[in-house]
Amino acid sequence: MSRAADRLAMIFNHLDRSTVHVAASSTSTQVASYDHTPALRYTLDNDALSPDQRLSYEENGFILIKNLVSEEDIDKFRSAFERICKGEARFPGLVVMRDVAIAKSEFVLDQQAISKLQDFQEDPELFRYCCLPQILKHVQAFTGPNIMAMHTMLINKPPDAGKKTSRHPMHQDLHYFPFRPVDRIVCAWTAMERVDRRNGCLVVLPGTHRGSLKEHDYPEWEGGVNKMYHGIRDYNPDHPRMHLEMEKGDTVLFHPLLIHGSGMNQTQGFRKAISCHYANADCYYIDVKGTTQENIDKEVKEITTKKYGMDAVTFQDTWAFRGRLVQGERTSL
Ligand SMILES: CCCCCCCCCC(=O)SCCNC(=O)CCNC(=O)[C@H](O)C(C)(C)COP(=O)(O)OP(=O)(O)OC[C@H]1O[C@@H](n2cnc3c(N)ncnc32)[C@H](O)[C@@H]1OP(=O)(O)O
Ligand SMILES: Nc1ncnc2c1ncn2[C@@H]1O[C@H](COP(=O)(O)OP(=O)(O)OP(=O)(O)O)[C@@H](O)[C@H]1O
Ligand SMILES: O=C(O)CCC(=O)C(=O)O
Ligand SMILES: [Fe+2]
Ligand SMILES: [Mg+2]
Repeated sequence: MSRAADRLAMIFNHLDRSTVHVAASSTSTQVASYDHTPALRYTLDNDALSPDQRLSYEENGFILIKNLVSEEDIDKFRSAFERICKGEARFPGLVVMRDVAIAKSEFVLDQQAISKLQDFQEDPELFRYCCLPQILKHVQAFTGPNIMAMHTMLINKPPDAGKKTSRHPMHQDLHYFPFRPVDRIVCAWTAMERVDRRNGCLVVLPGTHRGSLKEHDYPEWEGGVNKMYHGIRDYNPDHPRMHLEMEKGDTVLFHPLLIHGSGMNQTQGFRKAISCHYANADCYYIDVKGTTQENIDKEVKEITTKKYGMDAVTFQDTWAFRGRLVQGERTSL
């Protein structure tokens, strides 16, 4: 048995104290060692992950799974994205975003300037990503069996236009989510091609999922910041960082409190990734009044009012609109 499996067995024993005491009462050292073992909090006991994967997520707040999505599927998602870029396909709710350096420039935009699609839940081809059985199998370890796809993105990080606006500031995705409990939410992010430091891979601060939700705001970047790209006001710059270099099809699953961002794209290619945030359908909406999320609540409401003329729509409503059931039963969200 691996070291991880041993520790996991110990944790289960620890959780079931009545059994542990009968078995371990003869040796006080054993009992003492159980008391130093943390309980599993971030993953569910449903065999969706290996013991090593569970422990790794508990400790670091993410796991990387090699080669989870096939080349064939990724090529199909890329074609679906190209159809949208060329204006050959449009879907209700889809937000097509351009990098701020391009959107604010005087030059005529071409289709390639698209930096991000958000909310592709009505595109049957792109949404197939959210329903891939091998992804849902892993997602269940965090959400349980009733699964909602809450937020979908295809990120097409453009070559940096020279102003460093292609960076994504360090943040926690939970800042955008008015639902809880936090540990029943997870993001799946799949590289659509090789991603590394040159084209702006994900950068994570391992273990930060064990902290709290921090205050977020626009970073003070000289070259400008993309709409809604809030960053953490103060984070410890000395915290160890990890650059997640990934191959096409590799997928990272990460906790919504994990501090992460992505660097500048210093290549001439558009760096592509596709992602979905999942939540347990039994999660509930919270009121963010008086919390650090008040600023994003206000900004989202301003956009829905301006873009769709719907000023009665709440931040929570916008999430209920885009959420889609992908497994089990739609209960609360
Ligand atoms: C609910 C939030 C999402 C949840 C995210 C979960 C965690 C993920 C973390 C993130 O990814 S945070 C980023 C989330 N991004 C968004 O939710 C998308 C926000 N973007 C939009 O809603 C639209 O792209 C935007 C309103 C900014 C532009 O809409 P249009 O496509 O109608 O653009 P248009 O060309 O008409 O330009 C309207 C104005 O927006 C400006 N603009 C366009 N792209 C921009 C940009 N990228 N950054 C800043 N401003 C931008 C543009 O210059 C112009 O400014 P002016 O009014 O001053 O002329
Ligand atoms: N000056 C800065 N202020 C705030 N955040 C920053 C700054 N520079 C980089 N970041 C953020 O740090 C993360 C990592 O960026 P990036 O990979 O470019 O770091 P780097 O230290 O420049 O490494 P590299 O040498 O690989 O470019 C990204 O989320 C990026 O937005
Ligand atoms: O650069 C990326 O692909 C990650 C962006 C990100 O973290 C996000 O949109 O929440
Ligand atoms: Fe993020
Ligand atoms: Mg850099």
